[in-house]
Amino acid sequence: MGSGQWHVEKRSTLRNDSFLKEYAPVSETGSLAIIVLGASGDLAKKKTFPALFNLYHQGFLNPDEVHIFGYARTKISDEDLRDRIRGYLVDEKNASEKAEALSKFLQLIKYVSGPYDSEEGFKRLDKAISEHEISKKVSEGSSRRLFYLALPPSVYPPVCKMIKEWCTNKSDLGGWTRIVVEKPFGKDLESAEQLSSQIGKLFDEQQIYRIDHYLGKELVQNMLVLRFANRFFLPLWNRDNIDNVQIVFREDFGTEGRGGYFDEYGIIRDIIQNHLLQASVLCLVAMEKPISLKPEHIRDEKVKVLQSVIPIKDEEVVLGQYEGYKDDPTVPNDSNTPTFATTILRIDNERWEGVPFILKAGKAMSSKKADIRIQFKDVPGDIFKCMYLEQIEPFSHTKYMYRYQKNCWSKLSCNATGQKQGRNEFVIRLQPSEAMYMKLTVKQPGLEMQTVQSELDLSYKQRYQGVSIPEAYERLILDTIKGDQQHFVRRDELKAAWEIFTPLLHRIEKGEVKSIPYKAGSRGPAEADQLLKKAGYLQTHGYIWIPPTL
Ligand SMILES: NC(=O)C1=CN([C@@H]2O[C@H](COP(=O)(O)OP(=O)(O)OC[C@H]3O[C@@H](n4cnc5c(N)ncnc54)[C@H](OP(=O)(O)O)[C@@H]3O)[C@@H](O)[C@H]2O)C=CC1
Ligand SMILES: O=C1O[C@H](COP(=O)(O)O)[C@@H](O)[C@H](O)[C@H]1O
Repeated sequence: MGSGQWHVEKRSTLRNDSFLKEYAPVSETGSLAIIVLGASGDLAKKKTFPALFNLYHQGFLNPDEVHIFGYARTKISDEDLRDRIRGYLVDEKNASEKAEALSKFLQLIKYVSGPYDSEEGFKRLDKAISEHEISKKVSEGSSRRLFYLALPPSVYPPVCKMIKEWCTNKSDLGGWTRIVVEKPFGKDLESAEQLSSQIGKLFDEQQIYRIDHYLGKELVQNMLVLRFANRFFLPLWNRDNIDNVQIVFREDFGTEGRGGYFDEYGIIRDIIQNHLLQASVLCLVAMEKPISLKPEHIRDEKVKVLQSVIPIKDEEVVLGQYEGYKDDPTVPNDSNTPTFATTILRIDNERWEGVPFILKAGKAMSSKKADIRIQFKDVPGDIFKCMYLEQIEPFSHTKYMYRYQKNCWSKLSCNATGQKQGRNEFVIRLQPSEAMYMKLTVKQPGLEMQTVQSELDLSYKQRYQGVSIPEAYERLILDTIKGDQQHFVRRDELKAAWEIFTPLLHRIEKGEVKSIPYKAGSRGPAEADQLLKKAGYLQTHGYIWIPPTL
């Protein structure tokens, strides 16, 4: 492999030995049972099993140790489950190359059918796991059991109870039992706390992995390094220099058959409260430097940021619902559920007072992307300052802008639209086309002294050619096996996140904050752009970053 290349197989080589000794969990071996509950469902086939297959294919799951169990109510055979998921594990391009691994992987999968709230099914599940462990000659208590709940949260309490009673590792001889739970973890502060208490009575916090797959995305994982390993960000990363921060998620498709689920939750619970805020993005942008890289130290800092967020004001919220959303027969005709939301969060601490954090998410939008946009303040005493053309007759028909200085107009930095120059921005594109770029003003090459917007660009496809960026679920499942909780949501973090959004969510449910209709395939309600402007965001006109091609 050439220089500058790395693969997921080499992840550990990114960390030096002293780091490994101090922070990484001890390596674990022995029988490993991975149990996917809700194996018949959408998440299991689209994300969980493909991630397991990729880990297996890359050598992270030892075929001599691992066995995979699917569990759900649907009455199907082992072979039926294999047939259901087969098509999601490989694609046309790599099918022949992966054929052998695929067939061996599928043979590791066994299916057990049973209800989620009665002992009969879980006893059978335990028997199947134990048989596998016995076949591997594992002494009782030293095996590893990972339960992945790819299930609606409503069944978490009975399922956790059944696991605890019938399926945990029988004694502590170096083995473990861990459970992975999906979002949405609750619907508001009260229900989340109730769920946390129910599960907390059964399992220790160290056994519970609240997964938010945004925490497994490459550029989200890069945030800590970026912020704390680069000197030039340190003095700039504060209210003195940053005007506003935008964290944006857009999808160019609607709820697509998930209308029933979605209508109960809405875009704030589906995306903003978890992916954009609690788990990942806002916390990582705004947190202080942790005292070390230990997972608990990092999570302590995230909680502090969340606890510093002040209550959201209704006038700093715009909700939208795309036209056609209610055509889904599972969505009520009078639904006020937002499929789009822009909300401004304000962090009341020394670093961020006065800086709006604009969180924006929408379904059925004009494009698909997720990014973090940090916009810096205007340059003080800007000698290149532009004026709008309308203000400077009689030159209004030209493309140029002029500055009035020392009793004369001089031609200045102009862009094609004749608008004011843009501010510096640092953009982290999470997806698609992972990249980081800095928008800055430079001299337009040529004889004239004109300025132009350009960028310093680190586009991953170009910089890391031939590198395959691992899927978020792959990394996170691997972390659960290693016992690394850094990229999982701690109970107090979750509570703090719900504290921020619960009052707003309740007002929406009471119809006190209304969703504005917007056209599918658009930018969302125009009111959202007006809110952005009011918050201080200044759009750079006539400039678009285009991901470089090879
Ligand atoms: N799908 C996705 O893209 C994502 C999903 N998630 C989360 O992952 C979890 C699973 O999602 P997903 O796979 O889409 O869900 P599904 O609706 O596909 O449900 C998964 C399985 O759970 C069982 N199930 C469904 N409804 C009920 C019910 N009311 N009571 C008991 N069992 C039920 C069904 O299995 P059976 O009837 O055979 O028992 C079903 O196959 C959810 O918490 C979801 O929010 C998170 C991120 C993305
Ligand atoms: O959790 C969810 O995430 C997906 C978007 O995930 P991505 O990795 O494709 O960006 C979203 O479509 C879904 O509604 C939500 O539940």
